[in-house]
Amino acid sequence: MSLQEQIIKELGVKSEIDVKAEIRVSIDFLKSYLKKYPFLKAFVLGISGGQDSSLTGRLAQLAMEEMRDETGDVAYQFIAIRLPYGVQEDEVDALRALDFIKPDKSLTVNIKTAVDGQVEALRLAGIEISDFNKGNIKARQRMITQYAVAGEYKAAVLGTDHAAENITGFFTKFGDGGADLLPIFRLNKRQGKALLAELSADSAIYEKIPTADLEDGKPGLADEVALGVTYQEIDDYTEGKTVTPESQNKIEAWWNKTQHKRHLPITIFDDFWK
Ligand SMILES: NC(=O)c1ccc[n+]([C@@H]2O[C@H](COP(=O)([O-])OP(=O)(O)OC[C@H]3O[C@@H](n4cnc5c(N)ncnc54)[C@H](O)[C@@H]3O)[C@@H](O)[C@H]2O)c1
Ligand SMILES: Nc1ncnc2c1ncn2[C@@H]1O[C@H](COP(=O)(O)O)[C@@H](O)[C@H]1O
Ligand SMILES: O=P(O)(O)OP(=O)(O)O
Ligand SMILES: [Mg+2]
Repeated sequence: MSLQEQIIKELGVKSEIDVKAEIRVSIDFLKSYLKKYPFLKAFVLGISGGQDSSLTGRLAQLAMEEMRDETGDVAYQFIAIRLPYGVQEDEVDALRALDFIKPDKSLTVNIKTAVDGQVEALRLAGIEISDFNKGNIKARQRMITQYAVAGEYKAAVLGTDHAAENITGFFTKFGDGGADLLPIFRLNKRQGKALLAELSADSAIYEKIPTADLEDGKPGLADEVALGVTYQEIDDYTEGKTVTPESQNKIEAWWNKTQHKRHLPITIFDDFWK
C-alpha cells in the first residue's frame, strides 16, 4: 500500500461524497453520542468566522434541535463561543457565521487578558515568547475556555479537525486539537464547502480564505501560505488523485513531521514513531 493510500485509509476520506448523506452522518454521530451519555446536555464550540467552525456549529445546532424534538428534553442546547484575542479584525465574518448557525446560546470571552498574563508570567521567569509560540498559547487558551464552559453546562467540547487539516497537522497540539468529538473528521476542505452550500450558508462563509489567524505580526495569514501547499492539492491528494511530485513531497513531509499529534501521549508501548 502506498503512503497516500495509508493516509486516506487512516483519515477515512471518500473520493466522492453524497453531501446530504454526510450531513446526516455528522448529525447522527452527535445525537448518538448524547443518547449514549444522557448526562451530556450541551455541545460547546469556538466560532471564528471560518469555514470549519461554521459548518461544525451548524451541524451541532441541527443535532440539538432534533434531540429536543425527539426527546422532549428542552435542556439540550448548542453553545457557540466567540473567542477573540482583543478585537478580531474579521469580526464581521464571525457575526455572519453566528447568523448562519443560529446557536441556542452565544457567549463571547475575550482571551487577551489570559494570554497576555501567561506571556508576562513567562517573561518574568526569563522566557521571551515568540509571536509564533504566542499563537499556540492563544489556541490553547481557547481550549481552556471551552472546557471551562463545558464544565458548567454538562457539555462536551467539539473540535473542527478534518482530513485536509489533520493530514498536515495544522492545528495546535492540545489547543484547537484538544476536543471531545470531531464531527467533520473524514471530510476534506472542498467536501466541507459542499456541506455548507447544501446547508444554504452564505457563500462568503465557504469562500473565506482559511486562516488560523494566530500571529499578532501576521494577521489573517492564509493557511496555504503557512503550509506552502494549496487546499486544492491537499484535497486532491486525500481523494486519491495524482498531485505534482513537489506537492506530494510537501504533504507527506507534513504528515510525517506531525505524526505525534495524531496519537495520545507516547508510552513505552507505542511504536508508531520508530
Ligand atoms: N498561521 C498562524 O498564524 C499560526 C501561528 C502559530 C501556529 N500555527 C500553526 O499551528 C500549528 C501548531 O504549531 P506547532 O506544530 O509548531 O506547535 P504545537 O504546539 O502544535 O506542536 C509543537 C509541540 O509538539 C511537541 N512535539 C514536537 N515534535 C514532537 C515529536 N516528534 N514527538 C512528540 N512531541 C513533539 C512539542 O511539545 C512541541 O512544542 C502549526 O500547524 C502552525 O503552523 C499557525
Ligand atoms: N477567533 C476565534 N474565536 C473562536 N474560536 C476560534 C477562533 N479562532 C479559532 N477558533 C477555534 O479554533 C478552531 C481552529 O481554527 P483554525 O482556523 O483551523 O486554526 C476553529 O474552528 C474554532 O473552533
Ligand atoms: O476552523 P475555522 O472555522 O477557523 O476555519 P478555517 O480553518 O477555514 O479558518
Ligand atoms: Mg480559522
